[in-house]
Amino acid sequence: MEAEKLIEMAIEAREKAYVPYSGFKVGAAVLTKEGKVFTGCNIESASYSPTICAERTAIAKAVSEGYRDIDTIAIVGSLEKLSYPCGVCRQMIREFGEDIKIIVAKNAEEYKEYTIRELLPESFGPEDLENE
Ligand SMILES: O=c1ccn([C@H]2C[C@H](O)[C@@H](CO)O2)c(=O)[nH]1
Ligand SMILES: [Zn+2]
Repeated sequence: MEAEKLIEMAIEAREKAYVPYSGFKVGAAVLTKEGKVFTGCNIESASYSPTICAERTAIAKAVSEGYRDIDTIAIVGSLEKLSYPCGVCRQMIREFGEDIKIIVAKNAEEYKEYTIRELLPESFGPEDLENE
C-alpha cells in the first residue's frame, strides 16, 4: 500500500478523536505485513492520565485482533506541522520490531518517513528480557 493511502486512513481516523480537554486530534493507521490496516484516534479522559494516544489505540486494535507483524504506521496530528509520536508510543511501536516504518504526515503530500530505530535509538526491547 502506498504512503498516501495510509495517511488518508489516518486522517479519517483523526476525525473520530475524542479530545474534550486538549482539542488536539490525532489519527494513526497501522499497516500489517499481511496488508491489513487498523486505524486509531486519541481518546482523552476527565482524569487525564488514562488518555490513550492514537498510535497505541491502533496498535491495540491490531494486536488484539491477532496481527502483530507491523510494517508501517502513519500518524497525523497537527495539519500545520508534523506531529511526532510521543515517547510512550515510540516504546510501544518498538515492542513489535525495530524496522517498523513511521510516516509522520501533515497531509497525503507532505510527510516524512523514518524507522522506529531512528526515532528510538539504542532502545530497550523484548530481546533484553531474555535470561542470560
Ligand atoms: O504521540 C502522540 C502524542 C499525543 N497524542 C494525543 C494525546 C492527547 O490526547 C493529545 C495532546 O497530548 O494528543 C497522541 O495521540 N499521540
Ligand atoms: Zn503517544
